Amino acid sequence: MAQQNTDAQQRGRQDPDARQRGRTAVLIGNFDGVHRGHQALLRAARDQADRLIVVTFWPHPMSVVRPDKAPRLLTDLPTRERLLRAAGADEVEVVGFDDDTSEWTPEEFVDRVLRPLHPDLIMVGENFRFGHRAAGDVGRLTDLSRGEFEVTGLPLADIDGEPVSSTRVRAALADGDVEAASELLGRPYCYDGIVVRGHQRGRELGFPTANLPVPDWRAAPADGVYGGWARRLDVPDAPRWPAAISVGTNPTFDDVPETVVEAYVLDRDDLELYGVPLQVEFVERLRGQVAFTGMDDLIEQMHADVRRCRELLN
Ligand SMILES: Cc1cc2nc3c(=O)[nH]c(=O)nc-3n(C[C@H](O)[C@H](O)[C@H](O)COP(=O)(O)O)c2cc1C
Ligand SMILES: Nc1ncnc2c1ncn2[C@@H]1O[C@H](COP(=O)(O)OP(=O)(O)O)[C@@H](O)[C@H]1O
Repeated sequence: MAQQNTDAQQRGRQDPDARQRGRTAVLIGNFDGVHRGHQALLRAARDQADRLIVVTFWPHPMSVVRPDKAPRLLTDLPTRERLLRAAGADEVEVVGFDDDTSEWTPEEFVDRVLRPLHPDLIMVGENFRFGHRAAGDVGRLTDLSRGEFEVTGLPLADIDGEPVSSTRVRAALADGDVEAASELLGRPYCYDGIVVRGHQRGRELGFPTANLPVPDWRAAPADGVYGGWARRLDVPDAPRWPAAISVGTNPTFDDVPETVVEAYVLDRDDLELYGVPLQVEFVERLRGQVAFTGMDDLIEQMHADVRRCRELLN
């Protein structure tokens, strides 16, 4: 205790605003998806500090170090920042990850990123690794603290006996199991983007769809048809519209090379959504994609999908 006071006093001298700010906790990690494990970490840190700073990396370190092994991400950076703040972060520090950053030793990382934040406490998931070739872990971080800040490695929260992880959310999505993904995230699984033009076929079929691209760094649910909701992100308190959502390459046609997420808003044909930021929320998977031989079969199936969506969402 006496040791801690001495350290705190010393830090107070180096950082004159320290007393005013109270106790500062710093959390470090990728926080992809800000799932229930991350949320538990933020809660634990909030319980022990007056101020919580979250340090996160963008782009994902793996996309720089091992691009062939880089995971598809659950959200973009603005969404990650918004979710971190909603989960209790006062500030989000984004470390721009590049070839240069990837060469930093654990010591350089602590000196360049962590010490300038004047932490009293640093919390990480117990499996956290950092610095060049992932040489740093909780033990190394404790050594590097030189007694200036506490270091805690916390176990990640479990659901059904398995730790919650971004990898597990991605696996649930790859199975089309949007309900499991939502359970792990602690909120409905959503996909968002700016509505782009497609092949202008939707209106012809009687089901205009707002198309969201799926860039190669983004995770999306498995190809298939889902029931859910759509909501404009550019309008405050925008209503949630019931929607039938298709994910895939429209296998009935051979002119869609890349996966799209498309939402048909039920019972509306008056929407103008090109260029609009839109969020789709997935509730339940209805079926897989089918390569129909004729348009009529596709249209008949889409009517059936819409009927099921209505039952699901009512
Ligand atoms: C509820 C629903 C179900 C769909 N099911 C299929 C399907 O089984 N097979 C398929 O090729 N396309 C399917 N689609 C995608 C349509 O082919 C696509 O929306 C249509 O071709 C319009 O494309 P466009 O936005 O490029 O104009 C479905 C779309 C919706 C909204
Ligand atoms: N009910 C609706 N659901 C989704 N988009 C709609 C709806 N009504 C009108 N739209 C508008 O029509 C566009 C979709 O029409 P569609 O013929 O499928 O064209 P595209 O091939 O460009 O997606 C959407 O991007 C949106 O602007």
